Amino acid sequence: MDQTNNANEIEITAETLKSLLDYSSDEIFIFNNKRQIIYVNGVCERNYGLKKEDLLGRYSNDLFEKEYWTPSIYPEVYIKKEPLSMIQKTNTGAELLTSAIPVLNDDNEVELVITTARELKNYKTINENNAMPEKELHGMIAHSNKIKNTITFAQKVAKTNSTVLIQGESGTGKGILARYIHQVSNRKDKPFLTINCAAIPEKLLESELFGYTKGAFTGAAPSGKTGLLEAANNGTVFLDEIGDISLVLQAKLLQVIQDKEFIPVGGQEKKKVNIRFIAATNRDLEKLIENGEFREDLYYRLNVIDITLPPLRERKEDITPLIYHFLNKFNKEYETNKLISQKCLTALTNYAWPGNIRQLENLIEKLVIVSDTIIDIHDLPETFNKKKKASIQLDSSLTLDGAVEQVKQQLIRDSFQKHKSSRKVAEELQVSQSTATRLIRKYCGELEVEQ
Ligand SMILES: Nc1ncnc2c1ncn2[C@@H]1O[C@H](COP(=O)(O)OP(=O)(O)OP(=O)(O)O)[C@@H](O)[C@H]1O
Repeated sequence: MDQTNNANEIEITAETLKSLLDYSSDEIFIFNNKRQIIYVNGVCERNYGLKKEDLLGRYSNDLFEKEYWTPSIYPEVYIKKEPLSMIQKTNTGAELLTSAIPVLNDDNEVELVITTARELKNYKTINENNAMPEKELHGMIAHSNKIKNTITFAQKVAKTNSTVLIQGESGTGKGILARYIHQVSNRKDKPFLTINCAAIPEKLLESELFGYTKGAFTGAAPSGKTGLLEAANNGTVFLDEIGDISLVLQAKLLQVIQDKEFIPVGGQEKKKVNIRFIAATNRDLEKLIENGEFREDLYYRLNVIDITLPPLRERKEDITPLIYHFLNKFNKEYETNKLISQKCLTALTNYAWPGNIRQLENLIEKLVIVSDTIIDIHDLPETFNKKKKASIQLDSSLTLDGAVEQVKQQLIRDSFQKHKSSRKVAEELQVSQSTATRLIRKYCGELEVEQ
């Protein structure tokens, strides 16, 4: 320090400076070029309920995905390389005005990001805000109310021994929820075993489940084999794809669930077990019952507690946190540092995700591998950029006039079925309302026209 300066100025060491910063009422974070926290002052405890040591070294994506703050200022600041400000909410309910300033190196790359955040409103307690503490979620992302309610319900159910049936489309998280129920149950220190009923042939499934005695069948291990049910004693057995097991096995399974006992293949003696069963399926069990493919009594045994996981398109609030969750996961796995653009996030949020979270996970993995530093809209498969167009099947024997008539009819019927209003049909198909009304009368005679 220049000795000729003001005589009252004292020399401040880095340590003193750090402790002085803890007196600040504003929160201060410093992130490195990998978006990892390298400095934070003591205000973090007030805003997030986390100590400095809980935050140092963590990635901004990781914290955003765990809902410590929403939305996140960081992706944009690293991409745009210019100062930004926004209002963020924290997990404790604090509302912050956050400003982030990037510090660039000689190659114009972001070296550090310094953020300061000032509280706008008083914060509430975690419970009041209905935020779920990270530790309780066991890696499950739960942002939408639909999934938060499901998890709260699962937590209550976990404390009982009741059989649970989890239904939902493929990839909605039935497997991860089953494991979660086990992890928050009193059986958490005992085994959790999964049996994929669709993947194992019937004969094998029986011996896998119940085990067999020595010499039970040709090719069997000479000393016999302990079955999964016995191995899972006092724990949880997850019967995945339960809709795919044969009627014969359904009868045997029903007995185990009812009586908590079974006889190994080739054996005489009953074995007692204490098991919690969780079953899952993406098939419509009631339809299978109607078709005689699933036993009604087993259905009621399994369905003591019924949880239905909604498809991802019905809980769009989960899409962005899940994207960051997977981005984080695959960036670590492939030792990359990929970012995602806002446009890309919007396109992914608007997509219908027929394969749900599994499809999203697979796509993010692929994008992390193949895209440049910033994952952008042009990296997405074509389906994400195109609006879905209805395809019309034409009868090949039609004349030109006949084909035109058929296309007209189909367009009018589809539009009217969707909107139920001649005004909206007119808007969508760019015709006058009177033309729309006339065509609806002509082609949708059985349906009532709303003006
Ligand atoms: N809420 C969530 N948070 C984080 N990851 C999730 C969540 N839900 C699902 N996943 C992940 O998505 C993938 C698919 O989930 P899971 O296998 O549990 O689905 P599923 O419904 O059992 O699928 P299927 O019917 O095809 O067996 C898994 O990798 C899982 O970890």
